[in-house]
Amino acid sequence: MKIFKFGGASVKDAEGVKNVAKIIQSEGNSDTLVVISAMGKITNAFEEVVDAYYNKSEELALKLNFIEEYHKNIMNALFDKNDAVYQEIDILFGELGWFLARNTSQRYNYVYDQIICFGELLSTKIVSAYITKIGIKNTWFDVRNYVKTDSNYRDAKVDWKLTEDIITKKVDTSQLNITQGFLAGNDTENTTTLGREGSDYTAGIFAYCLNAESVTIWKDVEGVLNADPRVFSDTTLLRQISYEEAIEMAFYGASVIHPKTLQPLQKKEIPLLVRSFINPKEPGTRVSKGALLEPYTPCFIVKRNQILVSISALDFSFMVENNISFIFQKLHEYQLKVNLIQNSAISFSVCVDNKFNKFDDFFQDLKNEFKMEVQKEVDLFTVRHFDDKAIKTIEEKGVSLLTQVNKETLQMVVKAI
Ligand SMILES: Nc1ncnc2c1ncn2[C@@H]1O[C@H](COP(=O)(O)OP(=O)(O)O)[C@@H](O)[C@H]1O
Ligand SMILES: N[C@@H](CC(=O)OP(=O)(O)O)C(=O)O
Repeated sequence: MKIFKFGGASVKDAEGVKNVAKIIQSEGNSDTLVVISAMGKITNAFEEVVDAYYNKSEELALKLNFIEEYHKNIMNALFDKNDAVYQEIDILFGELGWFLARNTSQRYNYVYDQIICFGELLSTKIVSAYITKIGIKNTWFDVRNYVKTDSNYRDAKVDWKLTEDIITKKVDTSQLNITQGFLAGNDTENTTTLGREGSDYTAGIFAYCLNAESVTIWKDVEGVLNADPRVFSDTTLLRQISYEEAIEMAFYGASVIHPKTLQPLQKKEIPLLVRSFINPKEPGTRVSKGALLEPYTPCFIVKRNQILVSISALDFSFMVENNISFIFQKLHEYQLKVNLIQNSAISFSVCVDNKFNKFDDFFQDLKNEFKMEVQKEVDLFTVRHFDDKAIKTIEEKGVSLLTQVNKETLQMVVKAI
């Protein structure tokens, strides 16, 4: 069986849904499990709903209305007015309204997951109904009853044993199955999520549990490029990448594949194909056992909006194990993701991602014990397989604040000018 994953970009409008249906029709109308994300940027729109709800903002109704209109516009272009799908979508909006009215929990991450899940539920219902409408039999299922996790809302950890048991028992691998990416369920039947952009990981989970022959991630680009085309004008398509190389790239932040996706596939040597939904005839990129990188070329990865903080002791003492471990404990406590570390005798520098907006609290907590120099809004560039020309390309992006080099990888923190 094959696993397909279609992200938000592929189903951002009615034409997108039709195109996805066409690909499924020609490439995978049986023996296939299709994982789909929320339409377009709807997860971002739901994040605004979560914030408005949590902060009791008057804009909540407006934000909900935008989401409803967005989906209804797509549906109006795909279905007749009396299609049963309208009722199914109304039921979902009803469930969301019910949650918003009845919820009493103040736990942000819990509330977030119970709301954010509607993006994927809506998109899969619409795609499944459209595929049915054009005559392709398919089974829609609620992934929250299949992928089981702990209760670490927004970044839940998969219970592999239970998930594998359920998936192997319940999925009919001879059929076309449609389900949601990114969502999961815990043992109290609440929704959990696997972390932003986690639908690729969902595809990896199903592939692992079902011993799939391959996973295909359908993208709006030709495949995995050696750099983000939104940042670099001159990019090269990578035809083949080894699992190890792809894991390294994803780890450093190449947003094209979710970092957790690759390890389960590597374990079972299931190839991952990254192909274009715009040019589905093209082979794209193959991630598998084999050549490290083909063609062999420098690969650029950029992480925007980072914070570089250089920390030293107020009494000029050396930065050694005891204070470094203390700082790490604090970084962990404030959920600051460390993307680069560099230390000297008297200072310790880290480049962090302030994903959960807790940097200022971290700063307040440490400022009485350490001297801290902070540079906000910096970019972290990573170049795998760098050469002189690649270094020059990065240097042209701004002022270099810190550089770190090891055998295959160069990292540079840059302040744009
Ligand atoms: N190394 C890379 N190779 C290909 N695309 C990349 C790379 N880095 C960043 N991207 C960007 O990722 C985008 C696709 O991601 P995204 O819009 O999140 O897709 P989806 O909704 O399908 O998950 C591409 O349009 C491209 O601009
Ligand atoms: N919709 C979720 C999950 C996801 O993976 O989306 P996409 O495949 O569009 O990146 C998100 O935006 O985080």
